[in-house]
Amino acid sequence: MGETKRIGILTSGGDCAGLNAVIRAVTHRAVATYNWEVLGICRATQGLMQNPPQAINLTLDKVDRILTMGGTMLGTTNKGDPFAFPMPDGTLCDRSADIADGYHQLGLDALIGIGGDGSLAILRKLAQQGGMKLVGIPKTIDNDVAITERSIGFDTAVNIATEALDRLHFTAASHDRVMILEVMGRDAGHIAISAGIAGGADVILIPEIPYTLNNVCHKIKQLQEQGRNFCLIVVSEAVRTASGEVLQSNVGFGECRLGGIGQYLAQEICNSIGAETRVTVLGHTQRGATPSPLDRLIASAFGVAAVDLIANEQYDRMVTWQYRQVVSVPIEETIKHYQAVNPNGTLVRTARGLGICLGD
Ligand SMILES: Nc1ncnc2c1ncn2[C@@H]1O[C@H](COP(=O)(O)OP(=O)(O)OP(=O)(O)O)[C@@H](O)[C@H]1O
Ligand SMILES: O=P(O)(O)OC[C@H]1O[C@](O)(CO)[C@@H](O)[C@@H]1O
Ligand SMILES: [Mg+2]
Repeated sequence: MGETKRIGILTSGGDCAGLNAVIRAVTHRAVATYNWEVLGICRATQGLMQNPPQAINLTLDKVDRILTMGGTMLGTTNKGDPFAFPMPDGTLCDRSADIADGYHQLGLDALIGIGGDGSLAILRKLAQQGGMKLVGIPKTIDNDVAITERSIGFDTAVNIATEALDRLHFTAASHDRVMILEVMGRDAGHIAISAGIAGGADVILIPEIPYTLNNVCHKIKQLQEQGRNFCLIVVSEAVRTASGEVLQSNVGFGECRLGGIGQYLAQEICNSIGAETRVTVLGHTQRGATPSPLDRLIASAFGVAAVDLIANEQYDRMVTWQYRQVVSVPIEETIKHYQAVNPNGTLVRTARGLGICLGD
């Protein structure tokens, strides 16, 4: 066994199911196998920014009952780029040096950063600049982190969206309605295409495939002609309006909240063919849940592998799921690309093969 280490762990970006499972796995591997100390950093990089830095000592008993818990026991944030951090007086300030100070003040030998595309990009920049030894673990319901086939939280989100479709199916059929389900996913349509296929949707609209309202209305009418009295539509939050607009509310500091495309489509469909239409916006129910068995598994495998990378002094790498195993890749490689849905990939071809309308 190598020398004793003190490692930090933080969760960053939007929360998702499985974060506590990965905190548990990291703590278990580090404490029980290597006899290291684990500090859980509070509220992502914001905990390192404080003086003194905000962290809690993670012991086996502290993580014993958290495997099935949603959210993150450490807290997280998806706001406030540390290189342009919003200050109370309305100005933006570079707080990156404070974060490196926090890391060194805590006496950390390495840091495990659990985050999505945004967090991993920022953590890497911080690590390079501040002399921090970083290992990344991908998590995000959006599944938009490149190179890894799986990210913690995605499977649970797909389960929730699929269950919503299963429920909407019956009420739609009872009322002869068009039901629109608006799901999250940022600029990628992974949740929509996966849940749409699994939940038997008739129309799936994703940002990667431009659609026309005409095609959507044609599909609804075609179903009616075939004797189907209802239609299930899944739309991803970043899908554009007919005039090319992404619907969002601007809440300041460059932060934009996506939402509204479901309502927009409902109005347009009603105006165009008079179909009675209702909208369900799933929102944060996709994030706040008991993790699925698959997410618990991925989280556990990633947690153990991340600690082993540190034991082998392999830094600046992210654990990934590839071809049924966990391997690691340079973080630099994963943040170079955005992992959108492949418009010619298996899921899109599957949807087309099932007669699902993708709007094009
Ligand atoms: N390109 C970037 N460079 C540096 N920082 C970024 C960048 N993009 C986003 N950030 C910062 O990273 C943090 C999280 O970003 P984002 O909302 O994309 O979450 P994420 O880590 O991708 O997780 P998720 O998408 O699942 O919420 C925010 O604090 C944001 O300011
Ligand atoms: O929690 P917030 O700030 O509303 O963020 C919502 C966004 O975060 C995600 O849930 C994860 O990135 C996106 O799918 C969604 O657009
Ligand atoms: Mg992201």
